[in-house]
Amino acid sequence: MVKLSPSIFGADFGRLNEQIKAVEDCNVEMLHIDVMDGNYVPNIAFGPDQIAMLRPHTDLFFDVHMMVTEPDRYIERIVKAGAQMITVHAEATTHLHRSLMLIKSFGVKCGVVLNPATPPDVLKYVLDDIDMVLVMTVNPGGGGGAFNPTMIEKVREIKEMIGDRDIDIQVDGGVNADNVKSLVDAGANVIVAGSFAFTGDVAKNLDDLRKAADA
Ligand SMILES: O=C(CO)[C@@H](O)[C@H](O)COP(=O)(O)O
Repeated sequence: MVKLSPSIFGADFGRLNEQIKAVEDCNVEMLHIDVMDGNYVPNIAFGPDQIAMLRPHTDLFFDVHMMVTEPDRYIERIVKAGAQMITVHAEATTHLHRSLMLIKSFGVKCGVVLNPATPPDVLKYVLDDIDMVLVMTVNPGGGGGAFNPTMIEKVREIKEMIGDRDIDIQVDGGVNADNVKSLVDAGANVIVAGSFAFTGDVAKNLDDLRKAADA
């Protein structure tokens, strides 16, 4: 079963409540929240205080993607803000395993994010510790980027590495109703969409995305 995780970064922040309600009404499985520190990625977005402000407004599962240098510094605050899943970039933490253990120590699900140029090998010795792998299908740090089709093969490779372990494969960046099926066929089962989800009619976009993913 494919799970949808619309990326709030793509929403109209002047109508945030309304946009969250719109994705809730589509029965999405998660809400993807991007934390950007202006260092690991050039952009700045959403810190723990903003996540905490969102928390009382929705029961959606908070899937938090940390684009942060040395994320351990903020993990406890992100958990306290209401995250239920935290993913960290393999490239952004000095001690990947330690970061994952820190997330798990709070009883929260954890995952590893790989930039397009990062090979999957880095996952090999943490596969038994993680709940999800996030394959970036654009370079991180912004919305509306062009989908990198080379990542389809990478998803396939990761799916094979995972074997029968219970690990989700999430894809993020430039995902839309035209390319989602190729990612699902390769093994992705959690779909992030920012600009595709929030441009125009949210209900129609998410319906199109789910239908294309499940086709
Ligand atoms: O993590 C990121 C960007 O780094 C995302 O979650 C974006 O919000 C995706 O936006 P689209 O590429 O779908 O517009």
